[in-house]
Amino acid sequence: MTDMETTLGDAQSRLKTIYDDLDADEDVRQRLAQPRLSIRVSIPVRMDDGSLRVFQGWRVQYDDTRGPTKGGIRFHSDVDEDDVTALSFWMAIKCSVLGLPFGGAKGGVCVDPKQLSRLELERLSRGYIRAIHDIIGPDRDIPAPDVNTNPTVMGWMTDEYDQIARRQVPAVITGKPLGLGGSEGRVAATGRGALQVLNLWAERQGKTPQDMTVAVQGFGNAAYHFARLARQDGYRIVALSDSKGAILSRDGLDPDPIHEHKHATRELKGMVYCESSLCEESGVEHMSNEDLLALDVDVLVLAAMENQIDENNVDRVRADSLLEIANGPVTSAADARLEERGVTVLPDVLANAGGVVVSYFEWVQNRTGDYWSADEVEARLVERMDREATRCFDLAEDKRVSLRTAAYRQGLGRIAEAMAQRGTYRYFNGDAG
Ligand SMILES: NC(=O)C1=CN([C@@H]2O[C@H](COP(=O)(O)OP(=O)(O)OC[C@H]3O[C@@H](n4cnc5c(N)ncnc54)[C@H](O)[C@@H]3O)[C@@H](O)[C@H]2O)C=CC1
Ligand SMILES: O=C(O)CCC(=O)C(=O)O
Repeated sequence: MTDMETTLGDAQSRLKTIYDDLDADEDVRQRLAQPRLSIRVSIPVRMDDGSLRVFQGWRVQYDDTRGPTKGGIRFHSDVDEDDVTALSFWMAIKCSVLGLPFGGAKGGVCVDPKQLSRLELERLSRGYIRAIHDIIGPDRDIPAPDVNTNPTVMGWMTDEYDQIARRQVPAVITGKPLGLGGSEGRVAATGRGALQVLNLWAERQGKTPQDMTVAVQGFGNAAYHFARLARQDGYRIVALSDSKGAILSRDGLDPDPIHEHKHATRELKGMVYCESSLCEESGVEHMSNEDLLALDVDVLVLAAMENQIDENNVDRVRADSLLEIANGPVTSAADARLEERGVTVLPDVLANAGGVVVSYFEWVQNRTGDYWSADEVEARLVERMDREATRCFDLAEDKRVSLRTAAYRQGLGRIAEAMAQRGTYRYFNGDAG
């Protein structure tokens, strides 16, 4: 496999011109070419029928120059070390773009959680923390939710860590249930942050939400809250999808009843065929996931998985702009093609950062013992997203570069500055690990 065929290689291929523009030191380029720490663990789980299954998992800490590493944990049957490494690299850039005092990390377990019972899932979640507990901690590496993990899973993981530590350590994991020290606003934060970036961008273009149509790929945590809040702000959500299919209504979809339906049946597809008045009244149609990506809309929101738009389907994209809620949904080759065609991409490392921003707020609240109201969290999130998105948008305009290049310059620039501030001899005797 060549470098460009790995997700990390593809992610890294965007960096060379940005390093050149930043006049980045060779030390920085070398240090950021690979993760500082990467571990693979095996997690034995006693299944309900008495058999034993051993799952593979990873935790990768990409870079910790700006602070303890931070990033979610993904449970997915396609996850591998390359994915987790690329995701940890994007976390390092993202935390820096948002000015958070964190480096980047990510975790993953190769499993289809839908095939496990609730107790099996709890045993797996606890087993993963037992396997990685000595490399995580509030000042070291702080996990959080990602695809197929949620506050319930974070609650089990926090409890397992506390039991090993023999004390309560709420700041070790964010995205916890409120009762265990979770923050108000974390569940909706990724969607809310993405909407804030879209609103700011639309305002700068002189556009109003009421005139804009939106198609959303994905209907998980991030996508649902984005779609719900965007509809409240006046955007018309014309299409939504999950891994099994997509639905379309030119008159606009209401994400709330659709979310309830998905919760009850585990898929969107049934919405098309169901007998309920909602389907008849709203004229919901079925379409393929590929066709959703080719809809002629103002904004195509990518909120599912990485590598969704590549060289094979990029020329089918007809949206005026793309909002990346997923991490890495557009490959570097497709990105270059979109730029050539003048399609604006609101990049992942800025657009999906609302989640980690509120995770940072949760960590601060856990460490100070001072808990904030939902309104206070929301106001701080909006203020942070506006401030850092405005910097990126201004930089893109000044330097006449894409928003992705501007965001990377902002993120990498801050990491490079912190590396220089740590001194030349940090690596003289090797990294202390
Ligand atoms: N949850 C969070 O706080 C954050 C999540 N993200 C990213 O957002 C994306 C979604 O994450 P979550 O909403 O948390 O996950 P989730 O597990 O709640 O939902 C994932 C959704 O994607 C759908 N999906 C998977 N493959 C698909 C396909 N090919 N076409 C259409 N839909 C597909 C699934 O059916 C599900 O609805 C991921 O890339 C994640 O890394 C980014 C920042 C923070
Ligand atoms: O909330 C966090 O710490 C990390 C969320 C995450 O995994 C992401 O932004 O991709």
